[in-house]
Amino acid sequence: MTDAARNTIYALASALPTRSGGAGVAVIRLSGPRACDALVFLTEPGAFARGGSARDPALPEPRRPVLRPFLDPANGEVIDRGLAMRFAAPRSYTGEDVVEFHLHGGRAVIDAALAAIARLPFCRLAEPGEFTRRAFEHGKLDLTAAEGVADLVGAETAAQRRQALRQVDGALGRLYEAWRASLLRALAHLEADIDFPDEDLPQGVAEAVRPELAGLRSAIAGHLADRRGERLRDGVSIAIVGPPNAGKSSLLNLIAQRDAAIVSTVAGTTRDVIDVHLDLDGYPVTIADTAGLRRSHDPIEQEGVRRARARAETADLRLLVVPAADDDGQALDWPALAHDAIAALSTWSPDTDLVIVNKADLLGAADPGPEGHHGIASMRLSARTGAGVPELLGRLGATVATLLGDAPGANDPAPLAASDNMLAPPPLTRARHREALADCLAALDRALAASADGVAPAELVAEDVRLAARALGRITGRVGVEDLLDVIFRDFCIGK
Ligand SMILES: Nc1nc2c(c(=O)[nH]1)N(C=O)[C@@H](CNc1ccc(C(=O)N[C@@H](CCC(=O)O)C(=O)O)cc1)CN2
Ligand SMILES: Nc1nc2c(ncn2[C@@H]2O[C@H](COP(=O)(O)OP(=O)(O)OP(=O)(O)O)[C@@H](O)[C@H]2O)c(=O)[nH]1
Ligand SMILES: [Mg+2]
Repeated sequence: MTDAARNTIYALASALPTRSGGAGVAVIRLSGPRACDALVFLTEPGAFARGGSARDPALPEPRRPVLRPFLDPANGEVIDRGLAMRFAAPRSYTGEDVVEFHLHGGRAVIDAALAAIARLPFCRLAEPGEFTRRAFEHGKLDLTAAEGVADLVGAETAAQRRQALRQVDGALGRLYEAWRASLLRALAHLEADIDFPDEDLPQGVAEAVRPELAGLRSAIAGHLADRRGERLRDGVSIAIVGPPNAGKSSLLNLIAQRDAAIVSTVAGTTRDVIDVHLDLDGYPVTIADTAGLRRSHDPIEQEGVRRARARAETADLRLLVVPAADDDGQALDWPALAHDAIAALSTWSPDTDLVIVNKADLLGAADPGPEGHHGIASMRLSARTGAGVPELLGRLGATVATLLGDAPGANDPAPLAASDNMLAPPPLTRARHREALADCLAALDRALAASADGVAPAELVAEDVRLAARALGRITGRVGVEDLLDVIFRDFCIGK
């Protein structure tokens, strides 16, 4: 679409006010060829009624906020008095003329201001992600950076924020573009061979580009094998499992610091998987409480146990809760309980998973012996008194950091200037990229296989190299992505 034919779009850029009240200030943003006309009509008494086009002298200088009345163009009523600011194309977020109004953040102000803008016939409400989509279309950012913007808005922990900002800054896009450039170089060699087969090019061009293709293949395979970026974006999943009545729900509630799950003396209380989202030392974590594992004739409990097992299997880390003592304070053989439970689970990773010996308070003076039994890592605690829980959280934080590839403490208040993670190449962060990279890898494998025998025509190899490059180009948006854009931007929030 030509720029002049575009609508001028608008939306509330700040959060919607909630029932409990708004924020102090709300930001309404407009972008498009007539954003400056809107600024005049909404701030100059009588300008809209005069019907004339906006006069330039009324415009503030770009990037200098000015205090103005915000008017209803229909009747001239002053809705609020706030700051107006404009960015002149192409030096703006979207690359178009952008106008912002910083108004008071109440529900009535926002409603009236949005209704006033809607009265301007050349303005329409923006779709989710449309500002950022326009920024992409004007070359302000590549698709991975645009997706990074959505991740940055959604980031709930420090580590997620760092990963998203790095992507907004273009680190991931540059990595994929560098890989694509290397494929395009190989392609140029192959095409030279196709176009001028009789000239003095070295024998076996397909052979000659193999090292470059092979190097790229291994870099992409390594990148695909690394799940840390996606894990950080989605949150690390921890499953609490164990026999009924062990205190799993009590432990979850203690960690969540609220009554997320029902606790009772009845064995078999929990049936559904109950997820609690936490910020653990700056890392996003989802902890799931699950039904106690046992045989049952109750079909509902059976389903609960099935769900518990399924979650234990897919979780990044398992906490197996077993009781240290029965209700009378009699010490139980917890290593035997733990071994039985681990044997019954299909997944147990000794490096990350942990046995929690709960109800330590019931043991009184009786000591259950040293921690660490038969090679299973264990910690003793009491979900009733809270004893041992800070130690558990400390240990979990360190394990989660390791799972995400950080050195312990990387999220401490004064982190190292650049953690190891910041120096390493940026990780894969989303399924869309993973799928395209898998396509790229498959095409590279075909190209390598075809060039291996030394007799494959360059055309054949070139076609797969071209497909591999195209797959990478679709990640950054450099080639053929028109069909992707609706899908990518619809997950954004409105106003972004
Ligand atoms: N008030 C307000 N705050 C905001 C935004 C906004 O749109 N409005 N942003 C929106 O997401 C983020 C900031 N992102 C922005 C990115 C680029 C430009 C911009 O004007 N870019 C020009 C000029 C660059 C320069 O002066 O160096 C350009 O790229 O040409 C503005 C905001 C967060 N804070
Ligand atoms: N003394 C003592 N009692 C505890 C402790 N933790 C939990 N309990 C009690 O043990 C009982 C079972 O606790 P829950 O947290 O419901 O146990 P659960 O593992 O979730 O049980 P199911 O959901 O049935 O599998 C409740 O009466 C709790 O109050 C503890 O550390 N010490
Ligand atoms: Mg429970």
